[in-house]
Amino acid sequence: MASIEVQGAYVDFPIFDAKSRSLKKQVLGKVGGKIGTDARVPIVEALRDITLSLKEGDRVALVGHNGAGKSTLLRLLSGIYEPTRGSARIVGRVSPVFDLGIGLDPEVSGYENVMIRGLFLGMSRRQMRQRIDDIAEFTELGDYLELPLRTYSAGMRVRLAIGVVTTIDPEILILDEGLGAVDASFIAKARRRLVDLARRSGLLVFASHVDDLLRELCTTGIWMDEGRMIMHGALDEVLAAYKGRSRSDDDRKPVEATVVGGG
Ligand SMILES: Nc1ncnc2c1ncn2[C@@H]1O[C@H](COP(=O)(O)OP(=O)(O)OP(=O)(O)O)[C@@H](O)[C@H]1O
Repeated sequence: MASIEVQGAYVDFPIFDAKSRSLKKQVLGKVGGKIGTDARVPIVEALRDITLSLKEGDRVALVGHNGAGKSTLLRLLSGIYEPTRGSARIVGRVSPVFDLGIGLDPEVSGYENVMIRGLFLGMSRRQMRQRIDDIAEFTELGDYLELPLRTYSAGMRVRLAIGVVTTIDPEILILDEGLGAVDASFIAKARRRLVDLARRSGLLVFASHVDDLLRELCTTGIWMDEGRMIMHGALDEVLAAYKGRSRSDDDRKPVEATVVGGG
């Protein structure tokens, strides 16, 4: 049974090549994590004190401003980032889907890329061979699948990547929005497959700025702000609270940055 347990987790990014003196004088913008500075190295506190328990069947939407910590949290939940402090325990096979285009090899064919991506997402060669006809039909790429990926347009690459992702059977599916470069009719077609994918995944965490897609795929929500979990509960309540706050945030002026440490 898939599960994720996170206890008091922090993720910090020390920025070794920044000048802490000028950072201290800066103001904090409306978006982004909190920048702390000590005597030597400024630190972006991307996640702060995250405690979270997810189990099989959970379908969780992640919402928040740009830079609120959603992608960092998804990477923590995937086991890609270790917490700087605290703990994260992940039970089950994770299929992380962050940037659809990344990890495709331009020099090998579409078919070969399908196999490689499938293996990366936790499928076996046999499973991928069984799915290849379905992927070919869905992507409508036809003979292009025999050609090297460098001959594809951006939209064709995304079609291929969505085709692969939506055929897998994930225990834990960690999904970051990014349908980007494809045309509207393909998005509508991809959406049905995404909904099916979400339904058959054991546990889903999905970060997106598109409310109706979140409503279609998820039942609960987490609202992130400045690296903290502001709210975790029923999706409708989380979205209503987030939208309410976002509106008043639009009038918010930048505030002075809090400086951690001296020097
Ligand atoms: N590798 C990194 N090095 C330094 N800082 C980082 C790194 N990755 C993320 N951050 C910082 O951590 C904070 C959270 O970033 P994250 O990408 O998790 O936000 P997000 O909520 O996914 O944003 P968006 O909606 O814009 O994708 C931001 O302040 C960002 O600048």
